[in-house]
Amino acid sequence: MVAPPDNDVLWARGLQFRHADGSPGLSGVSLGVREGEILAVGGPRGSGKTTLLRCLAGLTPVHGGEVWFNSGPMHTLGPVARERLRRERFGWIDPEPVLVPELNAWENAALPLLLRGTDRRRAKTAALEWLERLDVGDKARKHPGELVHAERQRVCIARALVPAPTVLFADEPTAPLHRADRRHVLRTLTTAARSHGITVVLATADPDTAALADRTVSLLDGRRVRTVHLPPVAETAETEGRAACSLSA
Ligand SMILES: Nc1ncnc2c1ncn2[C@@H]1O[C@H](COP(=O)(O)OP(=O)(O)OP(=O)(O)O)[C@@H](O)[C@H]1O
Repeated sequence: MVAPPDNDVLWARGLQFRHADGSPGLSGVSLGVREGEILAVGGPRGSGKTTLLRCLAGLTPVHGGEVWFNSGPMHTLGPVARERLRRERFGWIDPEPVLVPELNAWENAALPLLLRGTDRRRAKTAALEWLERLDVGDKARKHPGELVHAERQRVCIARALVPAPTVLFADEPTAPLHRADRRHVLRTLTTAARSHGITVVLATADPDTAALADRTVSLLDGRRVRTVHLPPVAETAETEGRAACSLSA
């Protein structure tokens, strides 16, 4: 095993993953994520973005290859150590909002701090600050059932940011939001990440979302590819879909 470069907070080499039904998920993906970087993982539907994020976050054990976090191997950790690492250092945002229905919005957002034993008053203050920044401060006492879908997703994003994770994994985080809301929420997320030194790995098929990242790596059929942007051409049946194409790296 060769240790990764020092300035990579996450480093993966030759990742292999097969789904339970035998279908290929990742075939030899390698990448490094620098500390404080906002990295977009792009690619069409089904290209393996979610699978890659899950492997990097230690949610899914890889079947081959290596994943390193802060110069320590993650792929050799057992489930308990991986779970502890995830709880203490990583944040995760799903494309669909999942909240605890019995807790109100601020309690949901404060949950990671409360589970760590942070004093309730401090946890509440931190949660309220984030709910405010994400424009749902006035919904702090509402329960998930009283919120619309987009508000629930904002609460999930606040919950992921509240503990200031070292790495935040965001899988299509603005998918449930209207187009007009997406930019604001993404800007809040990326600005917060930059000001708190949080590294972000963001899966997205949306070029507007990827444009807010420092760098994009693209996947196709579970492999890393190089994205080449061709100059715009006149719209004809022949040239349709030529705005960008991907080449195997
Ligand atoms: N549990 C599973 N069992 C079998 N195949 C799966 C499973 N999950 C995903 N796949 C398949 O693996 C491939 C990669 O899926 P993945 O969700 O990682 O891609 P994605 O790029 O995130 O796609 P999307 O944008 O649709 O979320 C797809 O072909 C998908 O159908």
